[in-house]
Amino acid sequence: MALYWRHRLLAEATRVLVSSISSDLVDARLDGRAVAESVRAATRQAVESFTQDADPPALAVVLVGDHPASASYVRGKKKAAAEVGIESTVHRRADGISQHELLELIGTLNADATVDGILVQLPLPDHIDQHAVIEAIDPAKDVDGFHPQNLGRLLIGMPQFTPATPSGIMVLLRRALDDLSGKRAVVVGRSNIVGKPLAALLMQRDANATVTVCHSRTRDLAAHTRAADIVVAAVGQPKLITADMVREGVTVIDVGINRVDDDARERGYRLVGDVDYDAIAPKAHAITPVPGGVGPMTIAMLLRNTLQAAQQRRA
Ligand SMILES: NC(=O)C1=CN([C@@H]2O[C@H](COP(=O)(O)OP(=O)(O)OC[C@H]3O[C@@H](n4cnc5c(N)ncnc54)[C@H](OP(=O)(O)O)[C@@H]3O)[C@@H](O)[C@H]2O)C=CC1
Ligand SMILES: Nc1nc(=O)c2c([nH]1)NC[C@@H]1CN(c3ccc(C(=O)N[C@@H](CCC(=O)O)C(=O)O)cc3)C=[N+]21
Repeated sequence: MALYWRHRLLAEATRVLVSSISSDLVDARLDGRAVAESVRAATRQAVESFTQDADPPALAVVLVGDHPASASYVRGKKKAAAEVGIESTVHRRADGISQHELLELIGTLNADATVDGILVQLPLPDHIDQHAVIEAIDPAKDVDGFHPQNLGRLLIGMPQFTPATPSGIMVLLRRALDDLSGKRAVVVGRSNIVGKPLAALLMQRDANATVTVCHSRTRDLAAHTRAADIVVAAVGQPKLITADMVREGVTVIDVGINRVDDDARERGYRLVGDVDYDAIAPKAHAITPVPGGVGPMTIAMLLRNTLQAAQQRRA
């Protein structure tokens, strides 16, 4: 009898816990738009109280050339910033800007006391050394968290600015799973802006996942993903992850943003991720869609970093 009641109590506690998160986890769909909205709402409130006795946080975005996707991301960031009360200024420069001129612009923004955060939209044109540009940003204004000092701090567990996409992914994972400890996580992709910092966050002591990082030289990718409780795909290849590559109950985070031609759409393309969503959703515990998954979280976390920069610089 006691065992029965213990069981009922546990079931009820689980139900309450799950219902508290079910608004953004309907069936298996992990709704990044909804979670991002709640992160932005909290940021909006914190910005409001910050601006009681200070100027609004100010973000400088540097956009070089006319990469169409970059221009559209920058518009998205600007709009989202305005909605939470963060000021943003876009510094557009022609594709032909020299590395010297770009470094000079960064120097000016570093020295400008009214600028709290600096973001240089990637990718940069081939004639520019991306590492040199990122290293030129004042680490205290590096809201992307891409500066070697900030990535190094993250790796040793003393984060200053955490890159937006990986920290947004951690928020989504914590919504989907109440404990990451001991989970087998496979990260596909090893970029400096997503795969590597995400692997660092997952293996940190406050998460305790067991992490495998896969890339283009990985042999038998499917053998790794099939053994995983968590699969994160950050590659840039539609349907790289198919249903036969994951186990029942898996949690899948799709970072990929790929444009595929679609004449039925006004703009001539649609966005897809790296994951075969429709085939995997029925066997997944949780899975993020594209669009509406990681992308909105990236923007929300960037805004949070910008507020943090303003708070720390002006303290
Ligand atoms: N939603 C969001 O907020 C964001 C989305 N993105 C998107 O995420 C994707 C990845 O971008 P990013 O992190 O910059 O990565 P990169 O484009 O820099 O690198 C891609 C990675 O995928 C690996 N890879 C390529 N082919 C395979 C394969 N067949 N099997 C396994 N691994 C493979 C590469 O391996 P190798 O290192 O060996 O070349 C590399 O590590 C893109 O679609 C991008 O648009 C990126 C940032 C933010
Ligand atoms: N310095 C720098 N910092 C970045 O954070 C950075 C960058 N460079 N270069 C490119 C990548 C990519 N990235 C995205 C951000 C938002 C969406 C996003 O909001 N996506 C929407 C769809 C938007 C649409 O419809 O076009 C979604 O997935 O729902 C996607 C991708 C940030 N990046």
